[in-house]
Amino acid sequence: MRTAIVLFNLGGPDRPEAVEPFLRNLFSDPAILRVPGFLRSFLARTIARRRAPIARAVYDKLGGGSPLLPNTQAQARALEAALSDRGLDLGEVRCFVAMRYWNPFAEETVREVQRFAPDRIVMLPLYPQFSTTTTASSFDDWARAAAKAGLTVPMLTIRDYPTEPGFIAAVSRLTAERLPEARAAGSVKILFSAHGLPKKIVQAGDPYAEQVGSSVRAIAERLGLSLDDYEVCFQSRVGPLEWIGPYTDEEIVRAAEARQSILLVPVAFVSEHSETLVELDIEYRHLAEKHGAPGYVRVPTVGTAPEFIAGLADLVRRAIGTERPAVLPSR
Ligand SMILES: C=CC1=C(C)c2cc3[nH]c(cc4nc(cc5[nH]c(cc1n2)c(C)c5CCC(=O)O)C(CCC(=O)O)=C4C)c(C)c3C=C
Ligand SMILES: [Fe+2]
Ligand SMILES: [Fe+2]
Repeated sequence: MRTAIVLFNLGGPDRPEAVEPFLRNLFSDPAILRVPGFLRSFLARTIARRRAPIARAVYDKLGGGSPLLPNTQAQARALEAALSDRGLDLGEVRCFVAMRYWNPFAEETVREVQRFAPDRIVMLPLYPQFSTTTTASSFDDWARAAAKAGLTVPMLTIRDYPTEPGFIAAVSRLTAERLPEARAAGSVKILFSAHGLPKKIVQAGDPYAEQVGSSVRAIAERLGLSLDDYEVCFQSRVGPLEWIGPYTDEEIVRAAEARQSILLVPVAFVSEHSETLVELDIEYRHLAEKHGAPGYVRVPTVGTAPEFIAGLADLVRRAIGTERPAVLPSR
């Protein structure tokens, strides 16, 4: 039995010249830019051209490109190791990566998966919280590429896992580890920050914001936090639409002006990239300092944290129905 696990993520430009075409791909996605097709391709070009210099300046701070792919590949290798470690008879397991807006695109990964010739495929989004703009868009993209290439192997999907115990344990531990450093600077406000979404996408029924709330409640419960210890907020808004709030930058200013030390916890990103390494670590730190925050500590994303990877392995085993009961039956 051979199992292919496909890890889905957004993708990021790998060099400065890739920034504009990457943005064009992103804004050409009907899940992102919800306007009729003929308008979308025109708008995508225009918005991408306009945003490219801003985005290039961001990626310049990371050496010209996004570290998202190498970080996702590290998660793929860690998950392969975790699944082969368990002594379970899963047969041969291999993890692949498919990105939505930059290399490796679904089309290329479908060909790689075909060469592996699996008996089944497990689709695993690296988005704990489901959104039509991320998970659904990636699944649709994969289905299109698979149909085009004639890949007909059974596909099992993991749709979301906002309160998966390994994910929650990993974020909670990383948060607890950084808490003393934030506390040393004063009384602490914990800001759980997720990538935002335009309000109208949430109003159309996207469950992402609600699932972000579930993740945060599970982490807060595990850490024994009370309601005034923390806030859920949303970062990275782009474009002229109204996005869901509260906005992370406004919450940072509020806490800073109240002279609270800020502990910033990413809850929707599971690896490091421009939104954490530049937006959170450079731009928002600067904002916090400018408004007088006595401390600003950013919790790392879960990456290859063992609890998180073990949680992903559990999700995979459950999807293929080979999980062992936690307690063996007594007879
Ligand atoms: C939970 C994750 C994400 C959601 C939801 C999401 C929605 C969303 N994003 C944009 C526009 C942009 N996103 C950009 C970068 C980016 N977005 C995510 C994740 C989610 N996006 C990640 C992980 C990254 C980083 C990629 C990397 O650096 O490797 C960008 C490009 C950077 C920039 O110009 O700021 C844009 C643009 C929209 C419009 C949207 C929902 C409609
Ligand atoms: Fe985004
Ligand atoms: Fe951003």
